[in-house]
Amino acid sequence: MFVKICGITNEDDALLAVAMGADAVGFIFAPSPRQIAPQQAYDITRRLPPEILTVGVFRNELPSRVVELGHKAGVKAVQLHGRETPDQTKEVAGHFRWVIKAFAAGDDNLPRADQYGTDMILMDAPEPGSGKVFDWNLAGDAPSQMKLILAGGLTPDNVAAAITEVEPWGVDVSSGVEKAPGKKDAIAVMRFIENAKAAGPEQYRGDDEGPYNWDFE
Ligand SMILES: O=C(O)c1ccccc1NCC(=O)[C@H](O)[C@H](O)COP(=O)(O)O
Repeated sequence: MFVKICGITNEDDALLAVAMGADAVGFIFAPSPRQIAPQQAYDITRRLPPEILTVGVFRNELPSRVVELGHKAGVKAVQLHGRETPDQTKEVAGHFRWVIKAFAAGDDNLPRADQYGTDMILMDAPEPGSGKVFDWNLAGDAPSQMKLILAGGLTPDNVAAAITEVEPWGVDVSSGVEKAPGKKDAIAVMRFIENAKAAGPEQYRGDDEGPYNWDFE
């Protein structure tokens, strides 16, 4: 089970997530209480081990800006969390090996998520970072061959149930492991990762390729 800890704003929290077994950490460059500047993110990404997938999160940003800021931050992947079109997403995917296209629950475009040129998609509540859970049945609209990352109101206490019900490839959390916006709670991060890894298979579900070395792919 792939686990991404999102909304990282400082090095201590990044190192904490890595030490607890996270596969990925996310940096939010969109307006948010968890927003971080690309240069600040670079100071963190350059100190993380190569096997960690570092993800820059953008929302309705021009592809050229996503590429520029993502490279400045030194992230290996970008997450497009707004109304980016298939063409815009494909343009970004020409510059990053890993691109995650996020869809809000109930988005009419979700059944066509395989037309965006990415292999990972993320399903979230309509308001990102809100800590709100959506109806997990809506995950059935996602194309089954894609790597689905489930987000939206996940916590250490509900992540195992979410994995059992939705059977995602990965899970993502931001506010559910915080003590305040932008500051992670060490115990919650530890419990979230432990519970997610215990609930999911050792290898990423439905995945013939994993585990990955994100540095070389
Ligand atoms: O988290 C934010 O504040 C945010 C703001 C703008 C765009 C994306 C944002 N978060 C992206 C994520 O991947 C979050 O982890 C995801 O929305 C889940 O958040 P939460 O429900 O708080 O776990």
